[in-house]
Amino acid sequence: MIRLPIRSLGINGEGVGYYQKQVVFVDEAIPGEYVAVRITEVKKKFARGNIQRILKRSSSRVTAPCPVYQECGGCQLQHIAYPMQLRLKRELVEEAFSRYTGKEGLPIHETLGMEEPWSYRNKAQLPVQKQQGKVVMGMYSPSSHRLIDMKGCLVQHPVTDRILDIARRTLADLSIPIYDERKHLGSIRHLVVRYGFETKEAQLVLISKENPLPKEKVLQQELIRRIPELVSLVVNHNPQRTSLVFGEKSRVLWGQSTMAEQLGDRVFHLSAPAFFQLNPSQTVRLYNEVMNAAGLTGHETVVDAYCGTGTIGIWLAQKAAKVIGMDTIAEAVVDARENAIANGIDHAEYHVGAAEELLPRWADEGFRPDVVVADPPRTGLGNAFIQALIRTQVARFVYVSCNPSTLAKDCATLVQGGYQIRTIQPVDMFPQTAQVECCVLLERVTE
Ligand SMILES: C[S@@+](CC[C@H](N)C(=O)[O-])C[C@H]1O[C@@H](n2cnc3c(N)ncnc32)[C@H](O)[C@@H]1O
Repeated sequence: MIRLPIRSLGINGEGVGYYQKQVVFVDEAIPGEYVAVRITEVKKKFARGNIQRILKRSSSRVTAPCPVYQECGGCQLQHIAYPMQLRLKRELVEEAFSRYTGKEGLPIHETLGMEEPWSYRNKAQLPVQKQQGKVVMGMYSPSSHRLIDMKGCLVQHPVTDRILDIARRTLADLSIPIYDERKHLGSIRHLVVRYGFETKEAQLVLISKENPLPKEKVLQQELIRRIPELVSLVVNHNPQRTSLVFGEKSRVLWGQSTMAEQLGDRVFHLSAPAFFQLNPSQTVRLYNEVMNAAGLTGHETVVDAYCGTGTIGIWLAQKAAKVIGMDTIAEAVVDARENAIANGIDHAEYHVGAAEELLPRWADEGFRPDVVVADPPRTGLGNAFIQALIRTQVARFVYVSCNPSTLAKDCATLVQGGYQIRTIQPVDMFPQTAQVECCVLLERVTE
């Protein structure tokens, strides 16, 4: 057993301490605490351990309210009071920027948090298994494929929880074959529910190895009868041995292909495979940050790269001369076009394709946008995209990211390419977890 002070938060929510200059990740330890630790794993560059005793306790330590907090792994910070979570998230961002840019004292604002940091998620995507004759649905326990049977989740909206539970019981009542990962047999693999907080509309996606589903008609009728909020019932066919949730093809079983959600006074129609932010009230705050950072006057051409269903571009469109979006998911691009029309916007266009291919190609053809906004997946921007920004000398670049490490790394490349980081605004889209979203404004330095 060793004793050590906890200096900071790790990217997975663990406490980080040092023992004889070696990094030690300690589960559920809080920065500022002094702990006795049992080492469970030693690697070349780091070690892991569990708290045996807390020798100096953080005043921000609280009892995690979720009964499966330790087993589930979905949340990592429920044992830390919310104001401290927000401070630690800002520190995570600061740490990433100082590591990659070598700069201290960057303009990183306080994390924008929620007043009520629970029940905020509008989408649940849960694997289903059969365990001892029971249909079980939940999260995988950390680093395993064992499901923790969940009866509800404190960060999910209660309607989402209820719909999932009804769907699970319906599968059990009708003895629909559940997918067995080891044997690659059975049908239903995942249940995905998305719920509109404002519209009260729900979409249920049954991810299935088999297509059509066993007892498809009766299953459809029962789900419609039991779930009043349902407007869209979709089957996604995923016949592969894969850890990817969605397969390539979706089919509407009943109702519409999309469900709607409203953010502020804009309405968005969402197809099953399309990305949409998980926390609607914080999304409005994030998009308002993007609007401020973009600094539009009504005359600019704006690129909304990695546009999903077109949300950010549509948010900005009222102050832009033109919006051009792109995304790799064809269904999302169709949604984006329809969403622009539904919101009375006729100066937006959307393209299917990879941002790191389209922007460089357009740049070579002479395209010069005034403002580029990018909201890529966790992996960050492709190098070709960054080089196209630098080459075209885009005056303002607004970078939205849910991964401080790739964000800071990409920003460091942009700084070397002639950009200056003006503001970094962390936004808490995922309370109780170690994730943090940021909106960063970079401006081209002109001599
Ligand atoms: C974090 S989401 C952001 C979506 C949207 N901006 C929003 O706020 O809802 C990232 C999006 O990037 C898309 N995507 C992934 N790789 C891409 C690529 N190489 N080029 C363009 N879009 C991509 C995904 O389909 C997804 O819609």
